Amino acid sequence: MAVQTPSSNQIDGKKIAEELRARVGSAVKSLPQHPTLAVVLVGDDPASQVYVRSKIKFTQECGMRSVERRLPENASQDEVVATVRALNEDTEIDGILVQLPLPKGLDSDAVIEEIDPSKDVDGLTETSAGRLLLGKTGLRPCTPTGCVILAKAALGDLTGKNCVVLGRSILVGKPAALLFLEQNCTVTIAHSRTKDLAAICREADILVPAVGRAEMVQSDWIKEGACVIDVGINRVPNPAKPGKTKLVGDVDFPSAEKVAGAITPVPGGVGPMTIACLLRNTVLAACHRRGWETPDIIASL
Ligand SMILES: Nc1nc2c(c(=O)[nH]1)N[C@@H](CN(C=O)c1ccc(C(=O)N[C@@H](CCC(=O)O)C(=O)O)cc1)CN2
Repeated sequence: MAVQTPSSNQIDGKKIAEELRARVGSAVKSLPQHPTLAVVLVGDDPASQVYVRSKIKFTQECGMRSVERRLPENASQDEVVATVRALNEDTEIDGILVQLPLPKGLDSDAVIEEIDPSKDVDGLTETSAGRLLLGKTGLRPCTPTGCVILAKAALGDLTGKNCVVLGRSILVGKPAALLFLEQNCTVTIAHSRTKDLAAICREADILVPAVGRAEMVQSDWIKEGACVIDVGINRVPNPAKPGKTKLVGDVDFPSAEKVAGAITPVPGGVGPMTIACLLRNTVLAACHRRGWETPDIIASL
């Protein structure tokens, strides 16, 4: 059987995430006490259950404690808010995340806003978002941080690079744009109403598609040699296995990898970095809350 090896321009997100988790593990060993992450899962969404399991597994592998709060699909807004408030009050808890999406009928923005900003390891509260906008220190959203780490792994210093972020969501697009700006990139945010999307994307030294549309970005949208960080995770029918599905990104990978200088695959690109960055944030939150010095090994990206 032929063994598939990643082509040389592939950015190996799995390996880079593994290295970051190892650094987080070393950082934890140097702390006076083990940080604790609390994960809130509401309902039975199968993908959310998988992500939460991974978050808990890797938290423990890094030497941290995790607590899980599960609520039923029909939990009320008040019950979810009460769960978050109890975790805010618990001095043993360093980080809180509410797995998204929440079931229909719940107001996720209001739930997220209940999280004590000092424990906001997803970096999604208004305080965290405001601090990012103002260029102040704080907890940064995980997927966008992962994108920056992957781009730096491929290109080194990002100063002066043209970065095009495709998508303007609160979870990824907007914070990613600000984080690339923080790296001294010249940033463009493009979206569904942008005129001549393909031409804008072709200007990018770093292209970050985050729209959730399977294989939308074709190779002729990509400048020769550009770095492509594909945030999309889309489940589509698998033509090779009728009745089954497969994961693809927002980029048509087979054609794009022939043009890109560096490109993340899906799976195995940005996804694993999301969890590794969450673990890093948990240590950062614990250090900040408890007045410990942040270990150098995880201090910078
Ligand atoms: N509270 C949050 N909710 C959600 C976030 C988030 O950052 N915070 N992001 C996504 C889901 N997510 C983490 O929660 C996540 C998505 C994907 C992966 C990942 O490693 N994906 C693998 C493929 C996994 C598979 O086979 O399905 C990959 O890309 O290689 C990790 C975490 C929405 N909700």
